[in-house]
Amino acid sequence: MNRPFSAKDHLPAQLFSVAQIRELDRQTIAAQGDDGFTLMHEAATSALSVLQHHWVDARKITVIAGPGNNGGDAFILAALAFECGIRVRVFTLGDLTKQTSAAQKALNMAVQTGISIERLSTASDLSGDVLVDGLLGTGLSSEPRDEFAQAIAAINAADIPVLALDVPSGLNADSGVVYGPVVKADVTITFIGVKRGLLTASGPDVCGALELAELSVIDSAHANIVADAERISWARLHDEMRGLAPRRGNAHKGHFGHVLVIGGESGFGGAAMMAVEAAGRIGAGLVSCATRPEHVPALLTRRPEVMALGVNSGLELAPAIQRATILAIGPGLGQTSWSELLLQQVLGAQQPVVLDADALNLLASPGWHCEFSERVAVLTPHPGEAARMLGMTVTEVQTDRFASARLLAQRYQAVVVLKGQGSLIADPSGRVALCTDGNPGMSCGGMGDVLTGVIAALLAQGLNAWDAACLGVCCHSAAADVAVADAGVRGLLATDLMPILRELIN
Ligand SMILES: NC(=O)C1=CN([C@@H]2O[C@H](COP(=O)(O)OP(=O)(O)OC[C@H]3O[C@@H](n4cnc5c(N)ncnc54)[C@H](OP(=O)(O)O)[C@@H]3O)[C@@H](O)[C@H]2O)[C@H](O)CC1
Ligand SMILES: [K+]
Repeated sequence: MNRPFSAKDHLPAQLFSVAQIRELDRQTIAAQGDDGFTLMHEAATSALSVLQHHWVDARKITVIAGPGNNGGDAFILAALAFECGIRVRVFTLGDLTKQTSAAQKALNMAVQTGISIERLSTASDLSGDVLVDGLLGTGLSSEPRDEFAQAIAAINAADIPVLALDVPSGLNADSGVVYGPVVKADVTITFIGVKRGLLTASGPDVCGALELAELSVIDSAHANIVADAERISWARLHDEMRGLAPRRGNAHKGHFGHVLVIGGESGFGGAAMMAVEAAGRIGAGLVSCATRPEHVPALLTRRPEVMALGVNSGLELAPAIQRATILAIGPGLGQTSWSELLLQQVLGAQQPVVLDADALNLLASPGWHCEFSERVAVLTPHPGEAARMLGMTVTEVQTDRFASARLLAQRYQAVVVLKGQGSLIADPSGRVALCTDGNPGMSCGGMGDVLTGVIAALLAQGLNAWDAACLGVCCHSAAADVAVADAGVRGLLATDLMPILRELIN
């Protein structure tokens, strides 16, 4: 099996907010005592080498330069490219009278080389081997204004490879949200640090291959800037061996915990089954399942290893809870009075608990609020469940996924996994990790149930809530990456992951 390699593993772990990057930039420029032109020149130099690395024989490039320092980067890149024999055309946009002094110097540098510099118009011929997007960077403040929106549409319509400088124009580099038109880049060279929005929400869809040029800025620690989030992936965690200890010969099943999965309201028995199977495949010593009696025969047929208990009321659940070391409630739980009785039993227990799906929807409903400061807990909402739990719309949750994940972890005093592209793990202290594994094939029924079982099994084997959530999310997503590597994204089924989970965790 090809070991999954997250396409982002060449990047450092630190992820910064835009404000942090701009502060680093400001402090560096102040230390350098110039207007930022030195840093801009360094950015452009590294951008040109990235261009020549990806498009070795580029002979003709078109550069789109905006009115800010992102445009400044583009002007210098144009001048440098021209000086090494590449044919260059530059199109500018926006009010150049607002340029910073560094950007003005950059424009003059391009003018002095004799490059043709024209205002971008609908008639502009955007041709060449590579198109450089220097329109908007971290200064984007809202939906691109009309002439910028038109320019972005023209860039995408030009149908030639695009190198985006710092950020694909139109993408909010802080949240990964796009408000409207956005450049779809083949390669993005980002400067100083990886902005957190490049790796979550829509960021990965529009960045293409992501490169980092750290430039000679002051060290973030020196500027007492602590990275806003950390990037994790299966490959990275695997290398750091933040995984499970190897198994000793005289082990027995009691060493590896006993997971009790609670769920499977009438008609949703499959969800509980998938969580059960995933927990077994990740190595829980024992797995039990409390579900509607009608699902027990099917469950035992599929997985005779599981201890299946048909329950009609919460009271029947009590003995099963007593025997378990880890509880996982939610897969197919439903929101009926049966569901509520079971949730009440679980909330009254002490074991570490994973709450997913309808357990979260119930928690979000009035009269249910509770918090887990005295208990090991992992909550695994998708944006819709997160929205209900926060009393927000999904759009609001997605507008700043980092804030939403932190808010949930704070409010519930638990480790929270906010699923989606670039899944986030947050803990009550505000710590956030971003997983760069995974693919769109995962948005299919059952994937969440599998993740619930994975995380529960890692808790059962002794990992703390943070490590179980991080390792579980990466293992689950990496398994999906392996599954689609051969057969493609469409038609991935949650149960396809089962054998791969076992291989990865070993
Ligand atoms: N900070 C760094 O790490 C480095 C930054 N460099 C490069 O500089 C940009 C950031 O430059 P900045 O000038 O702050 O901002 P931008 O160039 O991204 O854009 C600002 C201009 O764009 C206009 N703008 C903003 N939002 C919109 C919009 N929605 N529609 C249209 N136009 C917009 C804005 O005008 P306003 O009137 O809106 O203020 C500005 O004119 C960074 O991305 C790097 O590429 C350094 O060169 C290297 C280090
Ligand atoms: K850009």
